[in-house]
Amino acid sequence: MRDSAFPIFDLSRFEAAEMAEKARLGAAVDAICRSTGFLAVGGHGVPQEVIDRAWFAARDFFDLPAERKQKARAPYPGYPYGYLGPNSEALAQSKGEDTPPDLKESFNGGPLEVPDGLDDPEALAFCYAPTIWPEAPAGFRNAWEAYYRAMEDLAARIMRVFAVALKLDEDFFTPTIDKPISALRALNYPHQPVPPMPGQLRAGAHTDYGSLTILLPQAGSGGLEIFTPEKAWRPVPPIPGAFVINIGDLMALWTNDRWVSTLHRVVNPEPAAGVSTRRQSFAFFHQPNWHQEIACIPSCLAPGEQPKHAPVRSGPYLMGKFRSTVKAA
Ligand SMILES: O=C(O)CCC(=O)C(=O)O
Ligand SMILES: [Fe+2]
Repeated sequence: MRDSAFPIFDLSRFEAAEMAEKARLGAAVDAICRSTGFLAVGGHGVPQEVIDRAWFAARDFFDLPAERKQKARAPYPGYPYGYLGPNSEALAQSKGEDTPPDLKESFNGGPLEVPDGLDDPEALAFCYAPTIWPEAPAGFRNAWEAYYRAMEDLAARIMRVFAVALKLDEDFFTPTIDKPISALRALNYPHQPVPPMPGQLRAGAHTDYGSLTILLPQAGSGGLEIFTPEKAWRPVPPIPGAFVINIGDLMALWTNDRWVSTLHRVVNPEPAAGVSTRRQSFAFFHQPNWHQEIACIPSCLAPGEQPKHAPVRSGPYLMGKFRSTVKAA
């Protein structure tokens, strides 16, 4: 872990370490998760070729004319997958803030397989709903699925770090994430030639809903900010060769708020004459099994402390949060 303004965690070093070294590295992650829950992960082993193929496929998709993108649109407001065009979501609504829609468009995809025997109608209609694939560019689905699989694998490895950070068995979370309902989102924040509406951002202030998010912000881009324990907005820089990861609401629930699901947002760019202010990113939202109950982990309770939150179920919690952000068509 480098001692800099933004912490970088070397996953390959953790994975190669002996128990004592793992515990030491885990303690550093625990400290970060108690303060902001945002860190960069290097040494992740995801091939650059997998990242580049997905990145440029997403870019080529967003470059299509609007009517071609709309062919892959979600069939009704509140449907989680496919193309969500401009004006379809306001993330701050998940925190009860009524704001104008976020200045973005996205393409979203869910789990690549439905687990055998899963017959919960809500799960089938929501997180296992089919992804609506775009007709172009060629190779989009293939590149998307390769990136999705790489993110699912990386998230499971980071959950092992989290278990060690919480002084639990390294496999503690494994049975809770063996049928994950994670979603991958490619985001495009278009060039903004006109000023936004009052209160309108690229992504309104929100926390993420799941266990952890793996972000890939466009190299060299700004805009992502977190609300620090000092109650100030602080930029999160893209870091070459690393992913930005952050914990979501379910880690806060699991740890009785010992870990924080930090408020973050994407702010508007400074107007720049003649220069495109477009920004692209990937967000992989790792989410435990649909039926998994998320209740305070007993060892996260100090003596005499009571759980602060009622248990929730992973899938219904996610569905409720997602639906609260939908802007009527
Ligand atoms: O685009 C980004 O950098 C972050 C987006 C984000 O926080 C989200 O979609 O949940
Ligand atoms: Fe987020």
